[in-house]
Amino acid sequence: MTDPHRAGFVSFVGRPNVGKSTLMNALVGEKVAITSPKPQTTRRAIRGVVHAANGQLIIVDTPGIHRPRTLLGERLNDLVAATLGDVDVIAMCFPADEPIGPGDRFINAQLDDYPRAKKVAVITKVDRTPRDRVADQLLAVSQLREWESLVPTSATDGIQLDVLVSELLALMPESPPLYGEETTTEESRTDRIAELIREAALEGVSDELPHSIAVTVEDLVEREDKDLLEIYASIFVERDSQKGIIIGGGGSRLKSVGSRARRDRAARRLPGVPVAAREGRQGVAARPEAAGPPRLLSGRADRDSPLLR
Ligand SMILES: Nc1nc2c(ncn2[C@@H]2O[C@H](COP(=O)(O)OP(=O)(O)OP(=O)(O)O)[C@@H](O)[C@H]2O)c(=O)[nH]1
Repeated sequence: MTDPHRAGFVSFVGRPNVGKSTLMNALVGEKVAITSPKPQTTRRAIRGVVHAANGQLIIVDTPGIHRPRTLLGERLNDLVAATLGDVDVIAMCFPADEPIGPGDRFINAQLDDYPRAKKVAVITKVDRTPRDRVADQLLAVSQLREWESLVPTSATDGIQLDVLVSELLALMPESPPLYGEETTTEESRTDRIAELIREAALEGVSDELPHSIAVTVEDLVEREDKDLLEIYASIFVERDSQKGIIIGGGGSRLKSVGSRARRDRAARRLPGVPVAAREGRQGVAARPEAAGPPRLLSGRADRDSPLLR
């Protein structure tokens, strides 16, 4: 039996200069799906997506946890709290070559406020640290809490990054891919639109369908006769029983998903002409050539999936 596909959200935390950005960039590598931060209501800024054979890691940026000294600091901490409250895994970074200090202890203590997220420790910069010091650091970090996993890495030398990815993936929920593998930075408009539709579809049902839905934008058609962008998208759910939740009685929820996504798109001034999703019979999931109701499908939504054709 093959391993189930997993996908979920991870945030890297740690005091300044511990190597978070370097690590995130190394993990995302050339497979950057989204480079620009996306304004989002629940997921905050997405740094990038790591595509692996059996899963996807969506790396979410946080502005950094710190002791608030100013109102701005408090606001930033609120933002951090909203983000960390929503991720599947929090990966805390510790440099191999510096002793654990009060800053690390403060952040580690804050992680208790996010019980939903699994906690992983990442030891960074092992390339420039003698082995015995790395071993001491592993011991010291392991005494801070019961980590789900503890991984020594070097982002600059590419040491154990594959191990980190597989450890993180193993902690993610089973889920179809949440972002299309074919997405590139140039297509970030499509990503953003898909994310808006996803948010709209999850509105009010997030407990029932936490990571179970994926949205792919199939086509964008700029209407010649009107100042309109028609969006054709498919919503994928994992189980048949979830279709009804998304569609709603008589298609009512699906219709409101379309309206909400349009409203949010206008509010966020996403690039492109003003949008109106053609509602087909039931809103967001119709394609130009599709006769009949929107395709609301079960199963994996990867590029090779016949579900996408
Ligand atoms: N030798 C070595 N240096 C590293 C590694 N990772 C990061 N660095 C260096 O450590 C410094 C800090 O790295 P950043 O990635 O900016 O750290 P950060 O945690 O994102 O810092 P803030 O943005 O201040 O929170 C930089 O000079 C990096 O080049 C590594 O694996 N090995």
